[in-house]
Amino acid sequence: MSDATKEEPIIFLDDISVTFRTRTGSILHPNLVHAVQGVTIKLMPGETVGIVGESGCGKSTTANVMCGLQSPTSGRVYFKGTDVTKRTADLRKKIGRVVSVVFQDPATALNPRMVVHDQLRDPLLVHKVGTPQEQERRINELIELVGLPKSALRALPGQLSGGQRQRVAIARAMSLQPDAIIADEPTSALDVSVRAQILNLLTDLKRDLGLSMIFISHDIQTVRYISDRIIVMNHGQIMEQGPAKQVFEHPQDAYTKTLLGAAPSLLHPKLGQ
Ligand SMILES: Nc1ncnc2c1ncn2[C@@H]1O[C@H](COP(=O)(O)OP(=O)(O)OP(=O)(O)O)[C@@H](O)[C@H]1O
Repeated sequence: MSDATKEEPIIFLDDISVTFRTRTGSILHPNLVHAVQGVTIKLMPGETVGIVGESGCGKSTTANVMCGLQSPTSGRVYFKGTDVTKRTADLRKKIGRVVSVVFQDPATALNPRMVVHDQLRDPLLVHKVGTPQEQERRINELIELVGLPKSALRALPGQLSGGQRQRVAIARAMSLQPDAIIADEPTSALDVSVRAQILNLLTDLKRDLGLSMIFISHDIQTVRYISDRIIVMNHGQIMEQGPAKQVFEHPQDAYTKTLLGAAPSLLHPKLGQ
């Protein structure tokens, strides 16, 4: 691998903006919401970038652009140097193998009528990865990777706890060995006692597999715990970004200072230190 390839961002959002038309306007006078405005983000290999900001600041819209659920109104999106702004069928296939998403509520990612084994096999079948034996091996590896017993493979999502379901959703997101995971508020729907376990699992995956991650949360303490670099958003714009330690210890922007001042740790006390 050349140095140039090594340094290529896994994800590069180049000056993206997203504007929504709301239903309340008319054709001549549309009401526009500038959800994201001129945002540039690079996710480098092995790096975890945290995006933090209050509800409505544009975090999820940014995440949706990254994973292809939302097209930007302007700007470009690159995955490992390939321009994927316009998602053709071919590109969509490639995208699925570069970036995977973990959502806040695992129930949205999992089929309630399918046992865990089949949910983990699904992406392998769709992307035609491996022989049936290799797929079985991979399914067993995945369930072990996320710290669940093999018996969980026979369970339906409804028979598992919220934390266990999020582990299955993470296993599914890892099935195609993506370069990066986008985790959009992955712990917000979970009990406080389980949040730390899921954060630790994500930290282990990042350390052991060299996974890159975009971690999105409204809770700055959670973002601090997991991120190498932090991006603070407000009103669709980036207010401040830098290494996690720097943003925490020497915040430059007034909004970041407010967020830090207003943030009681929502985590397990051990993680809030
Ligand atoms: N499909 C849409 N149509 C119109 N407006 C939208 C749409 N999606 C998001 N918005 C608006 O865009 C802005 C940014 O929303 P977004 O969901 O990205 O923020 P967020 O920081 O992720 O908030 P939350 O944590 O509450 O999801 C908000 O004002 C929101 O109301």
